[in-house]
Amino acid sequence: MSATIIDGKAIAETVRGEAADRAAALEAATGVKPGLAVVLVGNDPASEVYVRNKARLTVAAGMASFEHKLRANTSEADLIALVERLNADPLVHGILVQMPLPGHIDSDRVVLAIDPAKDVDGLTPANAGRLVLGRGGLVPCTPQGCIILAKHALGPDLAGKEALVIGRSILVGKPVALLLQAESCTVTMAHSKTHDLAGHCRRADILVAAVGRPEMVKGDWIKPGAVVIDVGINRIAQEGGKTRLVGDVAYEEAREVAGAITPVPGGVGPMTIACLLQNTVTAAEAQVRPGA
Ligand SMILES: Nc1nc(=O)c2c([nH]1)NC[C@@H]1CN(c3ccc(C(=O)N[C@@H](CCC(=O)O)C(=O)O)cc3)C=[N+]21
Repeated sequence: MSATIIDGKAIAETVRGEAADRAAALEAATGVKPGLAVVLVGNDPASEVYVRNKARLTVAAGMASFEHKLRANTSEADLIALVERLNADPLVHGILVQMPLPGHIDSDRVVLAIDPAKDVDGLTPANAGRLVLGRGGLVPCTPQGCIILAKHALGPDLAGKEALVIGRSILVGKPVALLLQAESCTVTMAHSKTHDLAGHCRRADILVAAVGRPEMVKGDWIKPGAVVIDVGINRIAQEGGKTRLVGDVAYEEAREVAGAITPVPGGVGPMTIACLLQNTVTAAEAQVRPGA
């Protein structure tokens, strides 16, 4: 049996279309165009590509894009001052500070400076707390994308499924586990200290791999028919000096066993940006009509 390939690119296009429709409706009703500010510190080539893609797709969805590129040696105080200006800017409804930040900057302090109402990454303690409590708020983009992709494979009802999340990062592992729990899955979180990871994987109906280790999850770890959501985006060296993107799952092996699987690229990555645009509209709606 060969797995269904979950087409993240096509699904993301649909989600971006919904964001564009909502943005247009908000602008027609209130005159306010949702705006997203992306802040990049330093010149990591991969980050520059992501930031450029975000800006292009933001504009394509009828929203305003504000790019702030700061030198790698920017001080923490200057970065926080920029965040505070963006907090106060009425044209900006969403703020994303691209991670990771250079080592001399404390990313916790930077995230704390972001107005939770504009925190489209869902990283501030206020939004993370609301997610834990199940009280709405802005939800991190990649985890939202994972749930949408899982529902494409399994239908809208995930209740009772065994879900395994590998990785416990603040941006992906922890929030995706909470979202799966909210969908009434039985959730296990695995990480670098987990014993018998392969055994845990073999019980999972939904496997979310978010560790950042190229092709770590092997084909024979996967339960036949399982849905595999691969969050990893690892650039590995190839012969001839070229690089290639691979996920955290050994894709060619896994697709022989899984029921459905997300490819890398073209799986979770495009969904992250689509959900970022959705969050920006959600944030703009709430800022324009507080309490609505
Ligand atoms: N505050 C913050 N929020 C983030 O959401 C965030 C971040 N920092 N730092 C970096 C990671 C990475 N990230 C990606 C988004 C889209 C693709 C994406 O669209 N990937 C495409 C193309 C990949 C390629 O060709 O390079 C794909 O997978 O098909 C990838 C990676 C968001 N991140």
